Amino acid sequence: MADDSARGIRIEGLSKRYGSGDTAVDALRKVDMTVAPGEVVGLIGPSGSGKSTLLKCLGAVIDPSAGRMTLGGERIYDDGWHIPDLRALRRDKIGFVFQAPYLIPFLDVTDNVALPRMLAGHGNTQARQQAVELLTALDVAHRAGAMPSQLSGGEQQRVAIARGLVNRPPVILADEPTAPLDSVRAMAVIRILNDMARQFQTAVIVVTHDEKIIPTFKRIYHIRDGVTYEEAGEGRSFG
Ligand SMILES: Nc1ncnc2c1ncn2[C@@H]1O[C@H](COP(=O)(O)OP(=O)(O)OP(=O)(O)O)[C@@H](O)[C@H]1O
Repeated sequence: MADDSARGIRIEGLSKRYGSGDTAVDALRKVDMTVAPGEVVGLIGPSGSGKSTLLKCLGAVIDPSAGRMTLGGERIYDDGWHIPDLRALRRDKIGFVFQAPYLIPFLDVTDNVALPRMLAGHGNTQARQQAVELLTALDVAHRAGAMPSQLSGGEQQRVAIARGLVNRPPVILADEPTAPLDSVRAMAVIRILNDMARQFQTAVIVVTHDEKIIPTFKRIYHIRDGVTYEEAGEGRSFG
């Protein structure tokens, strides 16, 4: 395996134009980006710079206009989608972690985490068992039988991370995952993402404005007007 980035995330020359003619917006302009398996990178940029557009393209939520994307060793886009089932791609290859945990209020913690596994065709007992293993790794197994409304904000976010990991995706896309948290909880979430990335060899992109966590990234991509450039970060806390 000479080229590790082929198994993580590789984006080459990715462009996205919204609309056409005079009102067209070039939200991404030939973006290049790589994230190795086990690596957590930050994606930082001002409002309107293209962060959400990049995550949505990677997450197969919107169609790019041109370029290439490889996720977990599979070329998924090459001036057009290369795979027939985008829903299966989202379910099996990508874990999403959002600012709001979006837990299902009428399912307990275990079932919230197990649900994506069940939807991927695994039996309920096995899915629940895997959910509990992840909840244990994330130090929230003692809340396995609780309902989401009974959890603290930090616990809810850890459950959401467990849910994002339950199908063992090669890629996690995290959009402002620490925004609602105080600094102790924010650092805990970032530590967990780093630990999980290492343990499961997941490639993680964290979009953030959160000054508290920016120093934790070893590599940071800045984005401005749809153009990215890379900076070596400090990686202080987790280096
Ligand atoms: N559906 C759309 N139609 C047209 N233009 C869009 C659409 N979505 C986003 N844009 C434009 O694309 C550019 C990038 O937007 P994007 O939402 O990716 O930025 P962002 O960095 O995520 O911003 P924020 O931090 O405010 O969420 C902006 O100029 C935005 O106005």
